[in-house]
Amino acid sequence: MAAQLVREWTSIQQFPCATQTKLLELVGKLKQENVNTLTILVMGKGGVGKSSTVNSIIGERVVAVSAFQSEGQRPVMVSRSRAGFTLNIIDTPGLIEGGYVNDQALQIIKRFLLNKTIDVLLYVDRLDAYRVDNLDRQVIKAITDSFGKGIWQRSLVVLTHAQLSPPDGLNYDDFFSRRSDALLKVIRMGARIKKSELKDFAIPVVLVENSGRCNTNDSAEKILPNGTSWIPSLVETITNVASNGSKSILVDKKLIDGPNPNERHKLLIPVILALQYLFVVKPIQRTIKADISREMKSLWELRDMGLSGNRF
Ligand SMILES: Nc1nc2c(ncn2[C@@H]2O[C@H](COP(=O)(O)OP(=O)(O)OP(=O)(O)O)[C@@H](O)[C@H]2O)c(=O)[nH]1
Repeated sequence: MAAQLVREWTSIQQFPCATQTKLLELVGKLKQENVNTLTILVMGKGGVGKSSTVNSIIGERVVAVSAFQSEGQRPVMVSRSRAGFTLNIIDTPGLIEGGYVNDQALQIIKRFLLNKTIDVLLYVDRLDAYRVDNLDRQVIKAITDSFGKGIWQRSLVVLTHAQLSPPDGLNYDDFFSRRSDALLKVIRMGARIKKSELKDFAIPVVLVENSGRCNTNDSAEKILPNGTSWIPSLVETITNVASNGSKSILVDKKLIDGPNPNERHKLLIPVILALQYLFVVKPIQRTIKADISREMKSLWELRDMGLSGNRF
């Protein structure tokens, strides 16, 4: 594999001082926990703001952004280092084409990720979408089938276009919680997360406004409608997910070529059935056969065999 070009993260200086300070604090916290590299995978449907979010985090236009859904795009990894810490962000093409999950795009993404370890998944969608549908579920299922259900323990949902005015005079917070609840529900369905597992799969939802017209505070930081400066808030949530104790996902050959990681245990089913046949079904059959042959013997035969007890 060709060595990845890691550049110094100089564009961090493009952020206002307050944002820079918070980002460097977060990097310092990770390093204290012995996390010196963080690899973030960015996935979602087309045109939802994946590339724009990558550019916002890095602080420069490192990947192309298009108002129209781009075709035939390949994954791109951007690496930046700062004070002995390396941040890798992998931008991926949209997963939907012609109303279906684009399996070919998914295969290309998987091969690109070979031998890489995913520390955090950013699942990106738009805040200003008004419903979820089967397509969302298909995308979630495709991600789960590719990397295993465990990837959702390392994920956060990122909702772009956060500077929206909710329709019909709806309150912003109500609109946000409805949208995030609907998406989280679809993720739980697509990833087959059971009710009993909800505690282990607490997926945070973070708001993002990538537009150049994003409001700013007195320190020139980009803010959400509630005044939160969103870049440090997004990076803080990423670091929380990275340190939540669950396992990062190593994309090895087995994961790429092997069976669906969620169905790996299903391979044991024939073995379990064979063992059941040998150690449960067979002995029962033997007992039944012995019983039958005993019943078919006449009483005098049983008496001669000493099996009739004292009753005869
Ligand atoms: N207003 C606003 N526009 C955004 C935001 N994020 C992205 N956009 C715009 O949405 C369009 C698509 O953005 P991209 O970042 O290219 O989306 P993508 O998900 O990477 O798209 P594909 O690579 O085609 O899958 C562009 O015109 C962006 O300028 C946001 O938070 N607010």
